[in-house]
Amino acid sequence: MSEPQDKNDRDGNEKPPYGQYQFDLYAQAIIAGQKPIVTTDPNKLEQAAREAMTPEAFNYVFGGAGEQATMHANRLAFRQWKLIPRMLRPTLPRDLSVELFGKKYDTPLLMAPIGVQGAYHPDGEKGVATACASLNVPFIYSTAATTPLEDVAAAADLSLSPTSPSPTPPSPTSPSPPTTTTSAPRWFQLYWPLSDTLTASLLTRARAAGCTTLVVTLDTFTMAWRPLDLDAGYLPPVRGEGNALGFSDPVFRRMFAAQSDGDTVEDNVVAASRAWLAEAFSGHAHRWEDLATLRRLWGSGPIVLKGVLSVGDAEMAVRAGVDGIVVSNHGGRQLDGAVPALEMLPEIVDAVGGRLTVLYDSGVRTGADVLKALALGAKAVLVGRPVIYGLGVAGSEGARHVLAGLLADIDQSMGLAGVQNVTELNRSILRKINYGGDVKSSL
Ligand SMILES: Cc1cc2nc3c(=O)[nH]c(=O)nc-3n(C[C@H](O)[C@H](O)[C@H](O)COP(=O)(O)O)c2cc1C
Ligand SMILES: O=C(O)C(=O)c1ccccc1
Repeated sequence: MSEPQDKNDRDGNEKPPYGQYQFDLYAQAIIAGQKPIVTTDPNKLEQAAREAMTPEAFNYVFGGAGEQATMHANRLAFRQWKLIPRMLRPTLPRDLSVELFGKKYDTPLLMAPIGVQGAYHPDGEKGVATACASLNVPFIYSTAATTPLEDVAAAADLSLSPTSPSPTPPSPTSPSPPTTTTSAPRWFQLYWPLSDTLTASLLTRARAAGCTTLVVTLDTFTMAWRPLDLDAGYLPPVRGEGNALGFSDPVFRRMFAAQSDGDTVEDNVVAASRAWLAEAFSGHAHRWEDLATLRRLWGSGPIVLKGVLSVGDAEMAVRAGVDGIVVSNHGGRQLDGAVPALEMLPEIVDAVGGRLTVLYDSGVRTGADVLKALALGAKAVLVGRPVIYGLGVAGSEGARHVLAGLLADIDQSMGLAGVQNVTELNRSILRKINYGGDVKSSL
């Protein structure tokens, strides 16, 4: 017999019943005979997406760099850590909330910035952002999106609006119905252009669209050697896919017109794509001292550096005065042979965790994975591919199902581990065991 779940958290706020989702799925099966819209098995999700998506799109999402050694190592690194559950302790009401940069979030989960979402399903970024909004999970908008930022933000906010949009345009004499005041949580991920003027324009738009935190991705100033995409001849931004932010940007449009005899972006998408790639993926890394420019352009809001894998760079991040880092190897899509991100997490947390906020991504697939990363000191965790697989299989609803399932799994796993609040997760619940072998044999 379980104790009744308190509807409110410690601060008296109504708490979303994340763990309820699994019982909803059982109830749906009994009452309506309905199976989940997308598999709940993380190991079957990939196959379901493979069957639903075009081969090019699936391989683009699924693939890693090189021989995918780092991508697989990310999973092995999670398998090496095991949880030590505690019994007969209070675990309800569960509180998944975390505080990041002075702001409270309902859960420790964020949607990783993923480019080109319109290539995986027509619901694209609007579909994923709406799914995130319904669960109060921050959506991190990628610089490589297929939909302009302002449209994604409006769709997410509208989905939260208590009043549905009026089917007829408001008459000029009657006041228009109140527009929504609710804003879905969102962050902005920057692929950092060479031009400061262009960067300033993107950041101004991000702030105006309600993005509270700037995530600067450091590990992808050029694309890695990715055999699956090379063999298929498929790199979306080269074909004009995933350039919507740049193509809708007034500064980029002026720059392009000036260098192409007045052509607009629409007149010559191939040349415009080349010009955009030359700005955002030029092959030239910026330098640590350039972060002062970003600070000036972004203002006082939080700045997070994504793609940090060493204690040395984490120390540099502290010195540069940024607010956070994401320990990440880009899901094994950039430097193949790079260390699994989880392997580096504890020592990075030990070195800088008291001075900036350490977040984590790469290889997170289950609730247990999230617990492990949090116990190793991450304050929150980004998830990437699984949500995109959900999107590919069943659009926005599929993405929502994957996120809701992961949140339920986090919630239930915390309870089973004997933990009530995220703040209780620490290394005392972990044991590192090296079984050797590959991902499949160490299942
Ligand atoms: C298809 C795809 C596109 C991505 N696009 C971006 C991007 O535009 N910006 C970015 O910072 N990271 C991007 N990433 C990396 C993710 O933000 C994240 O680091 C990674 O997916 C985490 O690993 P996981 O997929 O194993 O969860 C992309 C990843 C994938 C799979
Ligand atoms: O594929 C990626 O990992 C990525 O970050 C990206 C970069 C540019 C366009 C689309 C995705």
